Amino acid sequence: METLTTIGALRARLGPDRRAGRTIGFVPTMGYLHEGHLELVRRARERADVVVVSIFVNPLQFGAGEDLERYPRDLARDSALLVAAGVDVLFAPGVADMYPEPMQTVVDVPTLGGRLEGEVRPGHFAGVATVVSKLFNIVQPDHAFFGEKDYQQLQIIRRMATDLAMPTEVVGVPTVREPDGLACSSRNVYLTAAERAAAVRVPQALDHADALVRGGLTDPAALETAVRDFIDAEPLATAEVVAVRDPATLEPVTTLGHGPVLLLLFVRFGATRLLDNRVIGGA
Ligand SMILES: Nc1ncnc2c1ncn2[C@@H]1O[C@H](COP(=O)(O)OP(=O)(O)OP(=O)(O)O)[C@@H](O)[C@H]1O
Ligand SMILES: CC(C)(CO)[C@@H](O)C(=O)[O-]
Ligand code: BAL
Repeated sequence: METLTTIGALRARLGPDRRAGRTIGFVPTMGYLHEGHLELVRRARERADVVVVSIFVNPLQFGAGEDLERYPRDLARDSALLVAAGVDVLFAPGVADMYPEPMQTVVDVPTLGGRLEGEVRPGHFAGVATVVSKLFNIVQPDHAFFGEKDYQQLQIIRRMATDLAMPTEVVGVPTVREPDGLACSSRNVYLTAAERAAAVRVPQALDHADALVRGGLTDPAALETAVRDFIDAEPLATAEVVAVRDPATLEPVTTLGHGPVLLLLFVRFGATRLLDNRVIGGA
């Protein structure tokens, strides 16, 4: 695996592959890798001749007072995992490599990006869309892989790629979970032992919702209330967002039982926000 830190070096490395007709698979990350990231890499390895992973903790997507400074980082460990996973190129730029000048250009998907996590983290998704479009321009991938755990992010990137006619296929990958069901996430490391034990409440809330819908519940508001109560019954958990939405548009739905709906959760344990979701009520 080659590790490159500048845009020029990466372009020089990938140019011959592209000219030779080799396909490029791309996995953008913020590092501190876990099994979820490695599953994205496996999907990329299956689909593409050359696999590129980026590790970049993008300041544009962090708001004031968020965890930009303390976001977990371990490039040596990440590199070893990526070598073992058969990655060809690691792109690990510094902030000055990615943003030599303050960015004047912003890519925003304001309707999809303004709701749900966008309400809790104003400007977050413009920061994500801007860095992902810049990374796409740098890597020029044929396929790019994103986790369904960050469901809203995946929908926003799909929409951005469609709206801007980007020649990259955006591929969603199902959420990888710990043995007790908690979604793998770099931020799980922030949890105390007690919070980590309590965090199983999040996937259990998805199961609970699934059971309620299978049992005939038809009112989305009643489902949101039931799930919120289920989460808040765990003393260490605070349900921040419990939303039943259309899986494609993220618009509220008026009834359950007529096709799939998305249940999206943000649950706080102390200062740590965990995300999870499930599409329920499908065939
Ligand atoms: N459990 C998971 N299963 C599948 N994909 C995942 C999982 N967790 C993260 N990803 C995906 O990995 C990519 C990089 O995500 P990122 O580096 O932010 O990791 P993260 O664990 O989501 O971090 P954070 O804890 O900050 O949310 C994103 O496409 C994200 O959706
Ligand atoms: C897509 C991404 C790498 C952009 O910084 C980030 O939002 C993430 O890790 O999900
Ligand atoms: N959604 C993953 C990246 C972030 O939380 O900033």
